[in-house]
Amino acid sequence: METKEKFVPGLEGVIAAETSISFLDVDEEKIIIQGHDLIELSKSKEYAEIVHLLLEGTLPTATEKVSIEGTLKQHYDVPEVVIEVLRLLPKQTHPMDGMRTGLSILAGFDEDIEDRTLAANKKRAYQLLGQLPTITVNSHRIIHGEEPIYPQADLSYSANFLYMITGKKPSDLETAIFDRLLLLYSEHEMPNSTFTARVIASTNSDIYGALTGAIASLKGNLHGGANEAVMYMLNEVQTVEEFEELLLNKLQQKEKVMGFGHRVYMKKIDPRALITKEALRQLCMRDGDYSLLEMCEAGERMMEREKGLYPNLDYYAAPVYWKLGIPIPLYTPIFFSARTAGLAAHVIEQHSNNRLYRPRVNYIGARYA
Ligand SMILES: CC(=O)SCCNC(=O)CCNC(=O)[C@H](O)C(C)(C)COP(=O)(O)OP(=O)(O)OC[C@H]1O[C@@H](n2cnc3c(N)ncnc32)[C@H](O)[C@@H]1OP(=O)(O)O
Ligand SMILES: O=C([O-])CC(=O)C(=O)O
Repeated sequence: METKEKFVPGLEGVIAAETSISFLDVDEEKIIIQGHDLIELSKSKEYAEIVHLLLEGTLPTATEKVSIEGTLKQHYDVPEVVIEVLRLLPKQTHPMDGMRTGLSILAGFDEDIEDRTLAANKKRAYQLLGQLPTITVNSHRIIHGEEPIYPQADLSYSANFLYMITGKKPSDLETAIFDRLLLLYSEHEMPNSTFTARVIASTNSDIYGALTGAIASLKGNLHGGANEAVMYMLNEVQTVEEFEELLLNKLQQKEKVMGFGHRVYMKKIDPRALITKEALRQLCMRDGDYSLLEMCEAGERMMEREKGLYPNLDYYAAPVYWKLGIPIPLYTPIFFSARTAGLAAHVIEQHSNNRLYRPRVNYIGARYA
């Protein structure tokens, strides 16, 4: 007879790692990244500065800030075979799957793939962060029969990313808002995708494999895929009343409403959602059309009243992306591209102080012998 240990479904509250990368301080409503609060940083810093913070452990000086943008741009090119393989994928392929395939191909181009040193891993992290916008955007374009688009190095990292998505040079407001979203998505402690990446890295497997696994994890609608689902839901209706009715119906059918709830924040608002709500307000003001904001706020009030649930980051991020003219199937790939900064930091930390992940089970099946 096996002795049964306590099993926590979904590993809720279980400590899976010791890390100095990040921590959700729910009581203080802070997201601590290498000692700094991400919400505070979002008010004055840019995504590239958070990349430096995550990979180097410090906020960059003015010179380092210029240098990190340069480093990311140096790595914009992707091997042509990635583009060729994307051309071969069926039209219904989701860009997350295109990205997973594209990123996976890069492993074969790494001549020192077995080198797990800090320097080699960091170099790969910068390289991947440089290459991902090209892979992300072209996963969508090429699969849909459009010609690939290539980066414009005279634009900032975020402005170029948005330019490649829309084909238009973005305004300063659009670039600033897109950059803020990348920053907010950059790192978030131990979500399913980060856990996946660390589990893979713990076998001494490489960063390409760890990130490829993380893409698969992030695609699901209980995690990163929720931002696309939120926008499809908003597009089903046109008025506040219709949206309220849609949500009520979902709740009556015991369906999950995408963009609400969070394993760690539980019955509190995700502090990042307050920043994205403000970004939505700015874009509504620009357009002189507040209908999306009004619908989302009505949904927020209803979910609080009916279920005591609050928005997570994906809820307001979706209409912000919509207002920026971003195609819905790119919402989750953009999340992944931004999160690559945090994921790479976790893979590096795992490789630097590794012990293989290998938990046990409580066996509840039959036993005939
Ligand atoms: C950036 C991100 O990745 S954030 C997460 C994005 N995902 C989503 O927005 C998907 C919608 N949300 C959810 O499915 C959940 O809130 C999760 C997956 C995020 C967290 O899940 P868990 O911590 O496992 O909570 P769980 O699913 O057990 O829910 C607890 C209770 O709240 C309810 N609940 C939680 N979220 C929702 C929701 N979005 N809509 C309706 N009910 C919900 C559950 O039905 C359950 O109710 P019950 O106790 O009456 O059965
Ligand atoms: O922390 C989580 O479980 C999911 C999430 O919000 C994120 O990855 O940004």
